[in-house]
Amino acid sequence: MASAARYLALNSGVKIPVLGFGTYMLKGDALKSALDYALFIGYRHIDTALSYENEAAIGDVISDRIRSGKLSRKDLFVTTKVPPVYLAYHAAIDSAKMSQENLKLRYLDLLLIHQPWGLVNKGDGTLRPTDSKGKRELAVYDLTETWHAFESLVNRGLVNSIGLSNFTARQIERIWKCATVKPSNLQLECHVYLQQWELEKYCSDKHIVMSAYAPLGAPGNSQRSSSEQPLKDPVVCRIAKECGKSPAQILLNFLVQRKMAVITKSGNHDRIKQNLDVFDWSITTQHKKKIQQLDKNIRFFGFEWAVSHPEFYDEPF
Ligand SMILES: NC(=O)C1=CN([C@@H]2O[C@H](COP(=O)(O)OP(=O)(O)OC[C@H]3O[C@@H](n4cnc5c(N)ncnc54)[C@H](OP(=O)(O)O)[C@@H]3O)[C@@H](O)[C@H]2O)C=CC1
Ligand SMILES: O=C1CO[C@H](CO)[C@@H](O)[C@@H]1O
Repeated sequence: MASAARYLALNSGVKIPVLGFGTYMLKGDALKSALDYALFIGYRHIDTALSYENEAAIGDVISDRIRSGKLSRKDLFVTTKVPPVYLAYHAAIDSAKMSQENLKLRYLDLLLIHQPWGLVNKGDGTLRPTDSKGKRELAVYDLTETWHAFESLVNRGLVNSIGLSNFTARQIERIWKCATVKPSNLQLECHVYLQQWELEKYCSDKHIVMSAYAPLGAPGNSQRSSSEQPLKDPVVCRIAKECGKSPAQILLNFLVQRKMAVITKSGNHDRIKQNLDVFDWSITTQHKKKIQQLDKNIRFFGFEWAVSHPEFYDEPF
């Protein structure tokens, strides 16, 4: 198998760097140090969300690098997401503008609807509204209206590409039918235990690029819905030994060979560097077949608070 592409073309005409630097759970100085190092060694795609509450720190790192001439804005690709409390038309526009301000960017490269399951907008900036019993307050929004808000941001030049996250094929189809600007990206959980072949087929037919989140199985997240560990899987570890690579590199290589973007997070400089070395070599066809047999429909992000929402995984894929 040939080495893998470092960029993929979006249907918006823009190129997305395949390897994205994930920032969920990274904040403050730890975030700044990790991100600055990642940009230094060549990462060009940053993934964040309004709800990660770290956009301002990311904006500081980006503007320092641009101001000092170490980075050019046009070489950078920044993705952020509109949270479920802001899915009404005007709220979605305001959310994108807030992100833009936090990130100190004149335009966003990619804006995603973070999740299709809405939450009540209390009007006071609360991102995770709860009722008196501590239960998350769900709300249903017309997602085609959210999409039209996203289209207006593209038409005004504030956002280059727009897409979806955690949507099923049926939900994407609903957006696709109403869209004048088509979704160019689907960000979804994807790794060896949740390989997402059906959605991949659907997206590739529509020229929607997929971005895999939790590609290593999100081992650092204490709220994972399963204790399984792709990084410790015996098959993955054996292949790693045979290739002279780490288990993490095998997990990432398997995904980049499938021509999807991959978003992985590390706060550790050695692991940040290690995760970048996944392009110029390849697992073999035999390895790929072995890894395909590991698929077992395990989600690490269960979104338990949303299970009773009518939009919650309205079909198996
Ligand atoms: N759209 C959505 O709903 C979601 C989007 N995301 C995005 O995707 C990104 C990636 O997902 P994430 O949950 O972070 O999961 P990952 O699968 O990337 O796992 C990250 C964890 O793996 C560890 N790690 C990183 N590199 C290595 C390595 N080489 N060897 C061993 N361990 C390693 C990290 O620890 P350490 O930091 O110590 O290196 C960290 O704890 C997020 O940061 C976020 O940007 C995530 C979840 C949902
Ligand atoms: O991006 C994300 C990271 O994890 C969060 C907590 O489950 C999610 O809300 C979100 O989708």
